[in-house]
Amino acid sequence: MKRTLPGFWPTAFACCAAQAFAWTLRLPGQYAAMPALGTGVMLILLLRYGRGAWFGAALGACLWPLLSNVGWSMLLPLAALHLAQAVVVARFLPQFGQGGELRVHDGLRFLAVGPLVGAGVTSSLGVLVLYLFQAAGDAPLWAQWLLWWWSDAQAMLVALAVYFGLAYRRRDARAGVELGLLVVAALGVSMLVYFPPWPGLGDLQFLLFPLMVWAALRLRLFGVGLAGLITTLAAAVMLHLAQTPAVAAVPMVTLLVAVSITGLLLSLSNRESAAAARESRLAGQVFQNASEGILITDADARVVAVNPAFTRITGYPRSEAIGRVSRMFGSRGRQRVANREMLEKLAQESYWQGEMLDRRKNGEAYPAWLSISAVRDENGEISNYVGVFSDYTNRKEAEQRLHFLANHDALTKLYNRTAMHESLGQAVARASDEKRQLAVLFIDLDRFKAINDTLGHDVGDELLKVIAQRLKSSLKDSDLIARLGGDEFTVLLDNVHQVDDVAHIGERLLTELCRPIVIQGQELFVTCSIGISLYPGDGLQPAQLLKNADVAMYRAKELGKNNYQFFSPDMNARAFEHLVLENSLRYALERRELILHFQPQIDIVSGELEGVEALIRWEHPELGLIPPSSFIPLAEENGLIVPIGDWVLQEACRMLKLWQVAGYAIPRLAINLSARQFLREQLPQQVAATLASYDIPPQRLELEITESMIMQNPQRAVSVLGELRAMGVKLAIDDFGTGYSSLSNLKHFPLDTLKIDRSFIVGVPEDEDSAAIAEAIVAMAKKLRLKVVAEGVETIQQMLFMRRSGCHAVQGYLYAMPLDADALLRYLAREGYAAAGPVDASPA
Ligand SMILES: Nc1nc2c(ncn2[C@@H]2O[C@H](COP(=O)(O)O[C@H]3[C@@H](O)[C@H](n4cnc5c(=O)[nH]c(N)nc54)O[C@@H]3COP(=O)(O)O)[C@@H](O)[C@H]2O)c(=O)[nH]1
Repeated sequence: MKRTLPGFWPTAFACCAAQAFAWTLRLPGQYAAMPALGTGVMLILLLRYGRGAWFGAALGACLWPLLSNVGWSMLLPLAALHLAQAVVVARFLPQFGQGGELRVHDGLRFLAVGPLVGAGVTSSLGVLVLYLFQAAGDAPLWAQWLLWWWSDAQAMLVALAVYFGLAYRRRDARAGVELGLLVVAALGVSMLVYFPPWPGLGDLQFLLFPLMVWAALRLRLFGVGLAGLITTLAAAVMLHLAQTPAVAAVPMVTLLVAVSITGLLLSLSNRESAAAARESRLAGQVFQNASEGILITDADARVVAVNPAFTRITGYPRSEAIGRVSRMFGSRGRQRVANREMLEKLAQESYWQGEMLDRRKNGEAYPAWLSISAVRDENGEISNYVGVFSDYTNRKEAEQRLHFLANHDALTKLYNRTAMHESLGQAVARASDEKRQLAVLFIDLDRFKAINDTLGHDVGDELLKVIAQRLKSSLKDSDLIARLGGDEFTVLLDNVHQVDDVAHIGERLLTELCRPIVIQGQELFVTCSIGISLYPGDGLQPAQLLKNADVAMYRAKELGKNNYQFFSPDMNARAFEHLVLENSLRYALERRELILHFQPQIDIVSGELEGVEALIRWEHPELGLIPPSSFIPLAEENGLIVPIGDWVLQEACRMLKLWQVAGYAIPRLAINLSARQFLREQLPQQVAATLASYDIPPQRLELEITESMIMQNPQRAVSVLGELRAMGVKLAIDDFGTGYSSLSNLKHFPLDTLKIDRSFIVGVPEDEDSAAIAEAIVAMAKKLRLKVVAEGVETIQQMLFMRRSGCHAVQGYLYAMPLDADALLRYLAREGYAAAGPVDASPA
């Protein structure tokens, strides 16, 4: 990587200083010199700073011819040669040492590019220039040429060994000590070789080899560079001092080059074998510690090595596995075909991976995920196979588990919507081929929401589980049962012979599901509504069959719940009506199509008017008067209940004010709240503001809520009811007895009135159960100091019974049906409850 240049002048100074120093050591009558320090320094700077060092290198290249006083005509070619050599070698040097392992191969390429070709060409051209300009020294040209060549080659070797060696030098604690020793040894050897202290020691140049071998083996490339630098400088000083002629200097410099090349290649080879040993150690550790089983076979699939994981997975110890033909290649039966394909792929692509059924030593079969690589020899023939495999059992189990979760309902373990759609699609395809009938049953629990809201989701969940169990035990294993979500279940009956059979199944399910269920000590009675569609008559597509069964189920609900209905095309028309109704409801408020009717509540003892209950109606321009049961659930579904509820509150208070002004003494007006309205944050403020705007005392307004609305969020209910009660507004619990909550639950809430649901009044006094329940409710309500109102009183017997029971007030057709505003006033006048003038009730 190129670094940022420290500045032009520092590099120029380094190059020039190196050139000047080397020039002082040149041999007599020679242009070139040992050492070619400038060449080495230029090369290092160019390698490190790239083009940024060209300026300094160019100055250094000019300095040498200048100092040599060769004349201006020669200066340019010689300087150009110096610079070109450094630039070209730096450019074409293989980028070895740049982040990978140094290899002998890289060293050889470097030798070829730098010391051999680079220095060889430059010295040849340089000597040619000297010859042409008749500036060569006295020495033979070949000696000058070789001296120049080897000097530059040696400079490159030393420079590059130091430069690249620095990056890979040893960094352990002992390296510093060994480096110091190497410097001392290099100086010592240089003294002995070039400045022998005692005459007659002979030629000791051979000592350079052990020095370089030690440097290469112990201190790597950097050691080689350092030893080379010291010995080269020592040789240069000696040659200069001794004024050695070029011819005599050549062998000495050649030997130095040979020593440096030896050191370089030895250090690289040593490093390469160390790296190879490390790699093989690592490979051995991977083999031993891998969690996957590994086996190596020869070309005939005979096992030659296995790792411990192989033994762990298969149960075969190494001794029993070695020498056997691997089952991976020699399976019998069905797997043989697969194996043949595997061998073919291995022969073509040298790699295969896939699943395979293997057998452990104890005979147990297990799925294995296996990858096999074919190892080829130098001739391209397969010499070995390496198989890596893992026990796939857990993954298979996890896959199966995942598949189960994706297709089943977590609560009931029945199939889910996705699985039902898929199975229905397959069943339809089969039935179409075999010309058979299918039936889809759409089952929805009646009043499940009330159970969930009043008894909590835990009870609701338990109930769903029991229902799922009952569905399973009432149907055949081949019938597919799914829970689509909430309290919706579907059943797919494959192969239906007669429609009567489906009807019987519908009846059986109704009977089974309505048996009492005991959860957490509470006995629950649940019924369900079932819609049935048949293939092919009611639809050819799965989605259509499900939709039509759903429509039929809604019809069953409309018909009073706890029954089953077969789909018929006119049901779709009804569903369409439903849609039209929903759309026009959106504009009912704007078009002032909503009105209030009022039903009196009478004190059962005194016969006085207690109050009236406001009950909403929709005067539809085409469909006539629509009862709340037909549009309130719709409004609750789509959220329109909120603006509708706001309107009811406003309108009821407006009417109350009008009557008051007109002199009608209506003690109290009750209105029904929806769950959404009740849960709205600003309800108490909204009620207070409305009462204030019509100047109505809060005690004259009663708000009716149901048990399930309270139980949905009891904490919030306590606070909302508390706020309303603090304002003085009266609070009534409506439809009591239908919501699965007990009176003891209600004692925590600030209530004034309890309205017994009409379903308990219908049967009294004849039906003993109804009578007992009604009496018990009145008795307990009185203990809680609640006023009791009986709803839906139609007969005198019912009224008398409720009076005997202690009930306070009654509301029902016996006294009056819900009446529009004018009819109410007429009724009040007729019954003597109030007498006043006419009231203009049209909105302001
Ligand atoms: N959120 C709101 N809900 C409202 C509002 N107005 C009504 N409703 C809800 O609709 C339910 C049905 O109301 P409706 O069809 O008006 O039925 C009421 C009476 O007509 C009926 N009733 C009264 N006496 C008799 C009787 O002797 N026999 C008989 N078969 N039916 C009778 O009972 C209903 C009384 O209502 P409630 O006291 O509230 O239970 C109604 O139950 C409300 O839930 C509204 O403005 N907002």
